[in-house]
Amino acid sequence: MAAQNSTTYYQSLLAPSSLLILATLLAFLYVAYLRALPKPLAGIPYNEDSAKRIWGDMPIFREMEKAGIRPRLFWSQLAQRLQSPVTQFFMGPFYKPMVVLADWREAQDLLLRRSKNLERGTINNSIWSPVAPEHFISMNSSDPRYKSARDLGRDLMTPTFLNTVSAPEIYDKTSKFIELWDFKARVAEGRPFEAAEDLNFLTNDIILAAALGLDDSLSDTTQQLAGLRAKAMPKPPCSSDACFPFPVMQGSEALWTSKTLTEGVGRSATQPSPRLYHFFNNLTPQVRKAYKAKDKILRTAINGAAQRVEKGEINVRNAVDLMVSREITAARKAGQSPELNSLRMHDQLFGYILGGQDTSHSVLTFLVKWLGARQNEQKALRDNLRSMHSTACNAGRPPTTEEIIKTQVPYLDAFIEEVIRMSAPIIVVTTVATADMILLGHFIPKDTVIWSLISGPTTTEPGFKIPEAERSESSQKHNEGIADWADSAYAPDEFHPERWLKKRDETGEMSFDSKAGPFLGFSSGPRACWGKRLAYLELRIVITLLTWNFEFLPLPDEMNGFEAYDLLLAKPKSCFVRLKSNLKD
Ligand code: HEM
Repeated sequence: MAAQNSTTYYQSLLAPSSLLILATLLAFLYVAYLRALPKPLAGIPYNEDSAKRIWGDMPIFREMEKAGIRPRLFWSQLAQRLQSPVTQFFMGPFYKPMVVLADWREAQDLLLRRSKNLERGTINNSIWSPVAPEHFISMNSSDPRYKSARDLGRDLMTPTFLNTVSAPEIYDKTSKFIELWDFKARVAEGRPFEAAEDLNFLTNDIILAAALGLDDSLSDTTQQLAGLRAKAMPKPPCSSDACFPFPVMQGSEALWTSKTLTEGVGRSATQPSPRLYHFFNNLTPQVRKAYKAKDKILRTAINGAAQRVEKGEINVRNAVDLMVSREITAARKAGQSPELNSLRMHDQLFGYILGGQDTSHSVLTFLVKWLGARQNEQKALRDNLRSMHSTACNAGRPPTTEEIIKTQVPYLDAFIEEVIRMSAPIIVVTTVATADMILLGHFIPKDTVIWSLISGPTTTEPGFKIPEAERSESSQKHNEGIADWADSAYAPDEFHPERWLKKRDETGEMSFDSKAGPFLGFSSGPRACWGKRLAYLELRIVITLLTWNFEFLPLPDEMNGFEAYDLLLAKPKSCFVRLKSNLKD
């Protein structure tokens, strides 16, 4: 009976109608497979093997990860392997090919002068929008909300606001940090110690103070120092090269909140679907707790500022003061009540904190490593600072905020530019072509995602020789200066702040030349870094005070590596300092 049943079953499978269904299914699957395979753009080099699989280049990213190589080096390696400034890669099934542009001059031209044919695009937006949907960072420029979202933060990056409001806060928080490292330098007695978390405390203090105002009792640096002073310090290790094991103190809720949410944005950036990643990540208890904490922190700051405005006590000391008083004034004029705790307001403030914290932390962690690794350049930096701030030097004190703002120290600017060039916190920016275009002689159809490299060929590695006629018209019109550091006196992969200096006149005096050669550290064009001025101001103040007060002594070889890892931004895998304090007892 059973045998008869199974025969009937197989017979029914072989029936003409079942065979037809099976054949249709197989044909459907085959067509779906063919459709899912990458469809390379004509004439643009790509990995041949990747074009034969539906997952395209994705397995290469995973292999790099497994081998301990930064996946974000994929794009410059692709350009080098295929020996072309324009290449394409495949993100997986049904994705259109994406184009990689690995030439500084053309990338700058595209972002700056051809931006009317570009949009930020869904890759960027889907990384940011689940965390800050009403911040302009997660919007296309053509989004009807974009202009008003951007207007909300206008004035925060004006020289007046930066110099009179942000700078004193940065100076104050950095001075507290100097006290912390002075304490550590003395206790460690010339031994190295871990610096990354301390710098997290500093950059978080600075951005919170600039954004919301930060009482000393809430400063992570102050808390850390008070905690260390109250504790018995561990016995120093015998070897003077061993790391001094300072107890690790827990950071504040605000720091934890911004770290947790930044991590989510960073991790989403490496997922095939950032939105899907955020959807599940936002459901986890940790992340839900972080959103609640963020809401509480912002509400407290906004309501505090609103009360001061209502009482007529406002004396603008940070971003929230300015934004709240402007909203209240505008609402009064319109005869409406102000919407202070709107998502728009919260996102704008939180975007300021997220945008400003991790970026500065990334640069400072690399910077302290360069100071230790390059003793001659460190000495040149200190000598330049002392000679340009001669009044402060003669008075035996550090320069004041005002002196730092007003005094041009070309070597300091050159040092900062060189650290950002070499460390490239952000390696690549993505945009979408909103019209068909030609890129270095290649046809790029509308809607193609273009990845412009900030680091790699021409900027930190030798680039490709490109016939002038292949460049865009606007690029040809702006053919000034060095377009590939390989054509300069300084190799592209070496650290030389001097590359950014030029003789001002016959006296031989030097000036900083930001156009000396390839640099896209803050991107370019209408969607370049919004916080660039604040970033430079912060870096100038922090580096001046650190270099003035400490000598960064050389580290043992095993602590000196510059290998990096990426989350939202690039950070060094290890970050130690060995300090000699110049502060008097
Ligand atoms: C040295 C530190 C910094 C570096 C190297 C840096 C770099 C960049 C880069 C390369 C972009 C373009 C990203 C893209 O298109 O995908 C960008 C955008 C942005 N940055 Fe920065 N940044 C720094 C500091 C800051 C600070 C301090 C703030 C704010 C307080 C900030 C806020 C922003 C915002 C809001 C955007 C998005 C602009 C837009 O969508 O139009 N950044 N930054």
